[in-house]
Amino acid sequence: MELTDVTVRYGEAVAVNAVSLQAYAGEFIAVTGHSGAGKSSLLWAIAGAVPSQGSIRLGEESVGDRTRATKLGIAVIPQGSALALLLTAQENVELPLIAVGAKAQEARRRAHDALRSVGLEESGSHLAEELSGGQQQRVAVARGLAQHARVLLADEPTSELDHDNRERVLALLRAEADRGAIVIMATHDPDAAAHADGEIRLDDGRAETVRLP
Ligand SMILES: Nc1ncnc2c1ncn2[C@@H]1O[C@H](COP(=O)(O)OP(=O)(O)OP(=O)(O)O)[C@@H](O)[C@H]1O
Repeated sequence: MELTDVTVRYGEAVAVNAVSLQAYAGEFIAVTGHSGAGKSSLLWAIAGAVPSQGSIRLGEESVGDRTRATKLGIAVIPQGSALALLLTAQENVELPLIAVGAKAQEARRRAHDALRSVGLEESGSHLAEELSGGQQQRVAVARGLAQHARVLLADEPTSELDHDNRERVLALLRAEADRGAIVIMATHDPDAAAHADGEIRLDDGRAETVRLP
């Protein structure tokens, strides 16, 4: 994946300022920086979910909007989980798979496997609203993992988790990279960032490479 001079503006405000980076299959990259530095905006730009200037390419393809990014295999674990609260944990993981064409049985199996991987195999039938904040975050991680993405964008995926679950989620993100995905994780947490192969720090939208993968 190659980003060239990616810029995100909200009106007059520049949230991401001419960021360029290259990432290869198998790499796990942390995006760090202070609150408001532009981490989420950069991830959403890569996901095609906010308009950006510059170029975002995956292989030979230009990423474009969210529909196209989804087709290219770019998945997001959003900050704040963004679950449908009146659906079960299993449905929250399964329905996005069906939406992109997975057969019902296959979607059910992948959702079940992903929930098990985050330690929630017993919670699939619970409504999302019945789950704690940390459990909801793990469902959101499972939803991202179940998509078997080419590029997995994880926005503060460990912010609500206790130590053991944080380690579990970081190991799962590592495993995604080992499977051949590009994993990009926004985080405030230096310990979480240390699990990644490389680190890019944003400062008022500008990127600085702290550690190369
Ligand atoms: N939808 C929006 N409309 C207007 N401004 C926005 C919008 N989303 C983000 N911003 C602004 O863009 C800047 C970058 O925000 P962003 O959420 O990308 O930062 P962040 O590094 O992810 O922050 P945090 O760590 O607090 O989540 C901030 O100044 C924020 O106020």
